Amino acid sequence: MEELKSAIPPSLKRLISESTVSAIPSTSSSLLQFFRQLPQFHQVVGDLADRDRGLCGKNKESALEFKRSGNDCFARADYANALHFYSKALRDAPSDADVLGRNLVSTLYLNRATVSHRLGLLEECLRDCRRALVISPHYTKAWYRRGKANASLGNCEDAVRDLSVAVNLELTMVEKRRIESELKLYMDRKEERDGLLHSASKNNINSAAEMFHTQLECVSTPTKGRGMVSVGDIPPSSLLHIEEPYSAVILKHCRDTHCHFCFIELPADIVPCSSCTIALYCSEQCHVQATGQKAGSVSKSRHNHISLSGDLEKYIADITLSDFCTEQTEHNSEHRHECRGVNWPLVLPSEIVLAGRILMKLVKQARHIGGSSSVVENLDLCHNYGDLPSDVKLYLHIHSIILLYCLQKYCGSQVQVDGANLSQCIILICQIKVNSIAIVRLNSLDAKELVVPSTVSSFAGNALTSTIEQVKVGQAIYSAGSLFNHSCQPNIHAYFLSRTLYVRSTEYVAAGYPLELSYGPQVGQWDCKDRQQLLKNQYSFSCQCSSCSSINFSDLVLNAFRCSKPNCFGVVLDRSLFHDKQMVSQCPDIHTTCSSDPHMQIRKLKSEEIKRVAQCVFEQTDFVHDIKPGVCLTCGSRVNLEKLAETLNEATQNSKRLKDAIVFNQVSADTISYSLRSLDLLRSKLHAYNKKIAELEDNLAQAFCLLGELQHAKSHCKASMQILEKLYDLNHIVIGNELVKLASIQLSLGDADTIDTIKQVDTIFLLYYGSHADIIFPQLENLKREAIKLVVQ
Ligand SMILES: C[S@@+](CC[C@H](N)C(=O)[O-])C[C@H]1O[C@@H](n2cnc3c(N)ncnc32)[C@H](O)[C@@H]1O
Repeated sequence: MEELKSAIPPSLKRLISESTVSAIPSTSSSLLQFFRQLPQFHQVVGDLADRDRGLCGKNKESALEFKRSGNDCFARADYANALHFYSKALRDAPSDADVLGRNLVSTLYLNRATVSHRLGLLEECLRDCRRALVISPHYTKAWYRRGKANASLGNCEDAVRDLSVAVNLELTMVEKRRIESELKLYMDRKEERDGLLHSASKNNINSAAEMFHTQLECVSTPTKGRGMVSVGDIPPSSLLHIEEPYSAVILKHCRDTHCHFCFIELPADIVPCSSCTIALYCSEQCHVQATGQKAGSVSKSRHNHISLSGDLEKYIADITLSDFCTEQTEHNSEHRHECRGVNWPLVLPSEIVLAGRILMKLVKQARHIGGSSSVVENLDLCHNYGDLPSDVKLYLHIHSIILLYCLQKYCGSQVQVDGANLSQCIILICQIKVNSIAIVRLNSLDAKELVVPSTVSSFAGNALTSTIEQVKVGQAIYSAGSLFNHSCQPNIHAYFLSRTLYVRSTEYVAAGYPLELSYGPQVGQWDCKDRQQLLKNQYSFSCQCSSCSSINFSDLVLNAFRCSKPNCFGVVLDRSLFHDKQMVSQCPDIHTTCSSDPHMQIRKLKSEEIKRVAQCVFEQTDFVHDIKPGVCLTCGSRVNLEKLAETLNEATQNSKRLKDAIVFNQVSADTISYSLRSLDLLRSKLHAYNKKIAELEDNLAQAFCLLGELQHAKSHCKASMQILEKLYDLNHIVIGNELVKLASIQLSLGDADTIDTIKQVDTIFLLYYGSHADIIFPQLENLKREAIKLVVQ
């Protein structure tokens, strides 16, 4: 791609970098013309779109190689690696080929089922047995393995029937007798138990019933384009919006870990795409929805020489012939055009692959791009082509030409590569850049390992703090969801159950007040300047939210220093807070706004904080003119910022070292002692609510946990929280996540305060996730259960 870019003549590059929206058809046509006569371009497109050069196609030889590796691992009882290799073999094995090819796939499913059984993954084992049987309904070993897994699960009735089929199909006498004796054992044990398998349902909660009934309206705003407001007043934690994506794509770093359709974490028994080696799914349902095809083809062949009772024939048919996805009515098939063994879906950036998915959806609807409807009008989303930097405009031109070429290879004349269509494609990618939403999952580490020690002294230092991290797994366009604007102090929260977007209010919102979520940066996390920078870099707009238009407490202290004068607790800014000095004079008069503007009342707590800061910071100076880096805002003393940075350099390095030591589990007494010294230094030089102190306190808490010194861990965790509570609202989700850590430490200590901490966690999670809190964060239940045990003891 870089080679293509450097081949473009400077005059054409200039034309593209200076182009406005109306010029795109002409600039893209010129670039297309230039590329058409450029051999490197045809080389690039060939590498990306020709099937014979693709690396993503099925490959029987490599499947057999992985199968051999799996067998070797199995023989050595290395089951984890055996599972890994059989899954890799399944990814590579051609599934729709001849009988031999199908047999290879069913054998691999059975081998993986056997490994899963050894690993105690019984549901996974059952699912893989069934996959093998769908392909080869008279596969004796698969019936036998299924019977054993059902027996382990206590599904005696099914176990008896599976083994009965196996006995009947088995041809060798020795094996027949062995299975018969096992069958007899299960028949003796047989009780009438519920033999139904429970399959993990992802979205079975009735969210529609929980929807808060108010109408959301899209209105025009003075500074942010269109935006969403509510027609009525909204209480906190109301579920306001549910939406399926218009189109979605998995992010590259999650390709091997999350389902490419519903984005949940992949189970051990992944279902690979039947046509390429890239896409992986958590189930047949997701495979069908993404590709419109079934994962395994059903073989109609029968062993005619074996006669089975009518009962068993029916049982075989029930298990092997029923459709995996009868409940699905509509298939998105958004991966179908990609899984042709070609390279481009693997190589091009996720946003370009997403653009391809949207274009193909529209091709299906309009029969061809540029047909009855325009992509741009169809999506009705804003874009900012005119404001983009020149290198981004060039990127858009090059990638659009390549994408349309790749799509044309798949669907022929339905996709024309010309100036008009390129223009639509460029605007579509701009719309994706501005409007796509990251699908995020909460990953909770280790909470399930929590144990309450019977006595504190017997505790051997194996406590783990339960930490929650957010992982971006996908990128999606939600048509209505994209109309929510950003605020650095949002009043709504977006989250996902599989690929469905949910939006919930996190505070009381008065009728007509903007409903705004955070695109990433928030007050308390970064100061105004950093938030503005990030939004500019990622979304190309200057944030006009209320928190960026006036002073707030967090922005003042987050990166601030302590005043060097004894007994002065004033704030010393490390740099100018605002891009624009005007903002300072726009600082609202707290007294009047609070009482007269009902919308400000919802931020009463924050306003109170601001008032206090304003009082203590500004009472002795004319603050509008004196907010300068290096000057104490209370007494006006000067601090040498460069010297201070030098002094703190060592402490910052130690803080980083501690973080690395935690990641690599190499915390030693030395690392801790350097970090404690650094903490003292930071506390003596930085403002008491500087974020760096909170971070070091938090890392020290984790480090002490790893060493099993839980009392220290608890006090550092609390110290970190005390700062974060000043920087964020008390009910902010960041505080909820910190409280989870504290609760897990308290629990490990057998501390009675755990219950109170968990109640606080519960309140915050309920506010942000409502009835979905337990689904989003299942470990919460675990924490509650353990805490209750503690009280009962
Ligand atoms: C996802 S769209 C939101 C809907 C958009 N306002 C519209 O008219 O379609 C994001 C765009 O809205 C505008 N926007 C959203 N939040 C903003 C904010 N806090 N300040 C300024 N502009 C904002 C920016 O133009 C941004 O690129």
